[in-house]
Amino acid sequence: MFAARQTFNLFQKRAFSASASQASKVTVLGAAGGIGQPLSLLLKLNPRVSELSLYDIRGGPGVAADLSHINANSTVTGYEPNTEGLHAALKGSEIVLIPAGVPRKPGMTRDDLFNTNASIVRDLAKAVAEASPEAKILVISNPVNSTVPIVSEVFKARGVYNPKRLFGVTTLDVVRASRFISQVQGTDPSAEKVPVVGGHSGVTIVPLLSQSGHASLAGEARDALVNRIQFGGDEVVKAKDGAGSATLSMAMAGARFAESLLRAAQGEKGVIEPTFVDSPLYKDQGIDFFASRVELGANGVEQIHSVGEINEYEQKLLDACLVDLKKNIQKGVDFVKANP
Ligand SMILES: NC(=O)C1=CN([C@@H]2O[C@H](COP(=O)(O)OP(=O)(O)OC[C@H]3O[C@@H](n4cnc5c(N)ncnc54)[C@H](O)[C@@H]3O)[C@@H](O)[C@H]2O)C=CC1
Ligand SMILES: O=C([O-])CC(=O)C(=O)O
Repeated sequence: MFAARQTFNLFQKRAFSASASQASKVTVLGAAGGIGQPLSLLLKLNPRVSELSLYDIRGGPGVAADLSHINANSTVTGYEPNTEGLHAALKGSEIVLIPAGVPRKPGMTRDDLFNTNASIVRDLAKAVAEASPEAKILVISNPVNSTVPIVSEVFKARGVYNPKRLFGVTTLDVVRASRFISQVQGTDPSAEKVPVVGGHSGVTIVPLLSQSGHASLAGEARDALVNRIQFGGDEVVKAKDGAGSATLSMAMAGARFAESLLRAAQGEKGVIEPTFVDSPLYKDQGIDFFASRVELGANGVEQIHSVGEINEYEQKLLDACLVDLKKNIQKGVDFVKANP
């Protein structure tokens, strides 16, 4: 009962009048993959989406045909895996979600995916810059700390970069944080709010337990929880044993983020999500992207919240985060410079 209620909370405030008058084309690049399929399913179930556009280098039309039988009003189109198909999929999109690329296998870090995924994301970003430069882009493909700067460099090179419309999806980190803390404290996970800042890999993931309802958590229990939040992705990679990484929980997290953007675009105020964006917070230290709580508006980023008050323990986590994050971001920027 409880789980079912939580799932439908994804699309809680249905704002039928607003969504009925507002057409929202949402495109998924990598739609036939482990994340792409359940993500597309959740988007098909979202009444705010009027047109669902699916692209993959294999299998897009099949997934679209399947989803198109669901009795929801939106149209679903799968596009052929070629340049024309990609551009047609993108044209007129309000939101483009990118879960295209390879996932980890046991023993790999997210950074180990860079060599394969950097060029996939670069090429898709080029197509978005040409076919739908106004779209809000949600980058899921790992390593997010580097793939988001790749998209920004591609857009800058074409003179179409708008930092308000580029998002690295870090929602899964706060989804996990609220679930994991609820397991330790015996609470309702849907009521738990744990800010997670920084980036999306290992020590760049910085949970701020002092700002949760459990600030007094200390010692080994706190250390174990922080470690589990930072390395939650590894748990799934290990359990899947070579068959990939988180897909279903990621689909839920991606659908939640897209829903938040649509709510904000349709006039709702005070919509806040954690996300990895072009951020002023640590630019003085040469770090151009950072995940923190971001208020969303009609044009994308409305207001970037600072990390707020943190304790000494969290400051140490943040210091370690910034060292790695800087390198990860630079790697993405350098890649596009060397391989435009
Ligand atoms: N941001 C986050 O929190 C998370 C990110 N991820 C990342 O998401 C990515 C996808 O993961 P999965 O869906 O499990 O992988 P998958 O291998 O199951 O699916 C990837 C899909 O991308 C497609 N693809 C590859 N190149 C493409 C291109 N040029 N254009 C369009 N489609 C293309 C493939 O055909 C495949 O269907 C991985 O990089 C993974 O690390 C995974 C979980 C969480
Ligand atoms: O761990 C991975 O490789 C996939 C991912 O980003 C996550 O589950 O957070």
